[in-house]
Amino acid sequence: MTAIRYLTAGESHGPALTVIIEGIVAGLPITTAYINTQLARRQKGYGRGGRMAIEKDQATILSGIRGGKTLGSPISLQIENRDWVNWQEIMSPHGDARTEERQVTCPRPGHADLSGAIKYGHRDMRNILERSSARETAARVAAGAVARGLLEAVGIKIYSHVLSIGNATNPKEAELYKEATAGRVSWQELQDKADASQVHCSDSSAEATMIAAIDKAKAEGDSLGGIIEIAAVGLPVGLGSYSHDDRRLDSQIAGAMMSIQAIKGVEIGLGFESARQIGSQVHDPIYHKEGKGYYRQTNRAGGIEGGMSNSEPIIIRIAMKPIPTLYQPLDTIDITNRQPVKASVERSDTCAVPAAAIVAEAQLALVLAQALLTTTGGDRLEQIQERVQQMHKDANNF
Ligand SMILES: Cc1cc2nc3c(=O)[nH]c(=O)nc-3n(C[C@H](O)[C@H](O)[C@H](O)COP(=O)(O)O)c2cc1C
Ligand SMILES: C=C(O[C@@H]1CC(C(=O)O)=C[C@@H](OP(=O)(O)O)[C@H]1O)C(=O)O
Repeated sequence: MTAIRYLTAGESHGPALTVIIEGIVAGLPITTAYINTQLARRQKGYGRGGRMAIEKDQATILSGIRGGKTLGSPISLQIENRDWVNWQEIMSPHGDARTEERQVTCPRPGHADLSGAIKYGHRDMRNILERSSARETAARVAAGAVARGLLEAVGIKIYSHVLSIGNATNPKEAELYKEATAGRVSWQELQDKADASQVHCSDSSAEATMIAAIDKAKAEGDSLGGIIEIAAVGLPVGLGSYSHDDRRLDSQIAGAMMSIQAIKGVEIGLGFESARQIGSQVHDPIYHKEGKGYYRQTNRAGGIEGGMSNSEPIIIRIAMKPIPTLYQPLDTIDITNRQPVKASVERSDTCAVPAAAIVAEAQLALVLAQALLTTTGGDRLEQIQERVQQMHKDANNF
């Protein structure tokens, strides 16, 4: 049994998204305003399509929280799909659904349409896209907000920023999180800049080129992906373990990141670059100072050694492929007659990299909260806080 379980449900154009989170300790302050702040961050970003103008994601708390604090019982949250009113006859769960309308029969290369249709035996691929759509990530961000609240209560914070969109790259790409790790730049300052940016980029000089790249792709009926960097700061030594494959923190993080729609690559620390370097350029020498305890002057490992947090910031990079729905569609086959056609065009984003950054923050929060509760045990927030303080003390005094 894992410490925390969560389960999301809901179609993109159904009435609502739902998530149940089970295993969160009692006494954690959580408000709808806190969850809604995260939901609103996920809705932002230059390059999104018409849907974001319709939705205004807000969580309704249905259980597990009373008087602004968790009870220790399962937390259920619901997010209404405002677009439902435009789809209710077509998406109705009842026998009167107008299923013959808005059918999708020309699968989009790069989306789940064709393999999902063959797998589940649906001739109308709407039945696939409704759940394969990244609309579902709103529910994950709501669950992630609860996990994030728990982490913040023990001094762990999560940040993210966009490094590139297509070929448009933040020129300070390699530096910003290194500077923050070294204490020369404030993490919060970087996050505030990213949150204020239309492309979630913490260096304003890169914003215009990223926006221009999105405009160009849009004008050409094309789409773009990009690279995102995510960090977690304030961890004690020893979340995760080397002792078994499924306890490794890096494997849990990689799995969680790859579970996000359209994410195709994950790096931790130096990542792929470490394979090109010699050992002495890759591993972080260990030092010790009274009061500070053990520390490193570099963080090429990205905060994880042997599947465990080593107390340095956890640094992750993820690669998102371009959006599969193209307004200049690619070749495909109409499954009704197997004739070559152009792929279906559903209303679509041109680029959703800034939104995916917020989803990645939420996934990291869920993994870290899971690892935290697995290590500390406990039923009440104070127990977790005491245990984490003790972990910090133990590491300092070791
Ligand atoms: C936040 C977000 C928004 C997305 N918006 C769209 C979209 O508007 N149109 C689209 O075709 N794909 C969109 N995608 C990507 C698809 O969901 C994704 O490519 C699809 O699930 C297949 O990817 P996979 O092969 O990684 O599963 C979005 C992904 C994310 C994370
Ligand atoms: C709805 C969201 O993203 C959707 C993800 C998505 C896809 O195929 O993944 C397709 C689009 O759906 P629609 O056709 O309804 O516009 C996006 O808008 C959201 O992020 O909340």
